[in-house]
Amino acid sequence: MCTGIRFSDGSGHLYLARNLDWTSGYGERVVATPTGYSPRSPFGAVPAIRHAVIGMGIVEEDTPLYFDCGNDAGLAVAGLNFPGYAQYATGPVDGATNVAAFEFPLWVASQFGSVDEVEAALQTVAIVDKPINEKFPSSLLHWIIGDANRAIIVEYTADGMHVFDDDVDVLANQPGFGWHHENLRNYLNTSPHFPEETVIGRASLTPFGSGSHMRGIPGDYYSPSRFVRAAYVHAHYPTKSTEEDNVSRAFHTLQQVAMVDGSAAMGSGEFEKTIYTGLFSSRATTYYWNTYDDPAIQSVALADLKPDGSELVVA
Ligand SMILES: C[C@H](CCC(=O)NCCS(=O)(=O)O)[C@H]1CC[C@H]2[C@@H]3[C@H](O)C[C@@H]4C[C@H](O)CC[C@]4(C)[C@H]3C[C@H](O)[C@]12C
Repeated sequence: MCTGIRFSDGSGHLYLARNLDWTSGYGERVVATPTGYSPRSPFGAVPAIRHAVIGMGIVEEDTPLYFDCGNDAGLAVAGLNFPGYAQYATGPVDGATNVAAFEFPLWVASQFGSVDEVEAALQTVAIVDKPINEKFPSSLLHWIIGDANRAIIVEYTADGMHVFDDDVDVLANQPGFGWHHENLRNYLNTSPHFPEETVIGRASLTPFGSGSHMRGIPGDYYSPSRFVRAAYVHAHYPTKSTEEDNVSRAFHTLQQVAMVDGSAAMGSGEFEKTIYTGLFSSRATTYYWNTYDDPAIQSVALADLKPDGSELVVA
């Protein structure tokens, strides 16, 4: 499972963070795509790099395959599993901007500077099942895309492109965003408030402590539960002004939906865990991350990875 969140510091900066939950990693590293790099885009959707990009991914065929990434204009994107729902075009569609599924995050972050720009461009996009090679078939994903002002969700299914305004700034896995959003109506009773003394019969009762009105927020790792829990924690987190406080916010919020080894098996019988938590900050144009085995937060700034060079840089 995976969970993603977007927020701002209230001064025009974006923070977009995600947990990558899986049984094991893919050898992912922080990868920078500089403006002088020549992309190999199967249908020409990424003709050149307009915005330098930094994020987590692997490099295959000299091509960055990003799991999540952000750019020098303050726009970021993350892909989360969406099997059973995602269905890409089987080949290029006439008249459309054909984006191969593997290059979707690169297309977003290298071509656009805001969510409004991406949303407008998506109207003519077909996402195509065109793998980079036989070793890596197309992943079935949906995506959260954010800037300092808002987030959208992109889902490409049997009936084509769906773009949702994500007014809760959260994404999890299956089912679709519309279902998750509607499901939040089941939790309108929850709040951070401390209840008044309550009389039941002749008893005047007070809570054991804080958290009384949070009861009902699901604690398990199931995708609908993580969506609700992330939305609750995220919505009530106070706006923070400094970079340090916002980095702390991202990692603390995603810790609430992080998966611990041994508790939730996949169909294969292997257990899922949070392989890494990654955060893009537009304030510092920096990528922060930690891993299951090393919870210390590491970081690397795009400025330190030759953003105007011509070669991909693996940090
Ligand atoms: C497994 C990852 C998603 C994690 C997640 O959402 N898990 C949910 C589990 S569950 O279903 O809900 O049980 C996804 C996110 C990004 C994906 C990677 C990126 O799309 C980049 C390339 C794309 C290639 O086509 C396949 C390899 C790959 C390297 C992908 C491997 C894998 O599918 C990743 C790493």
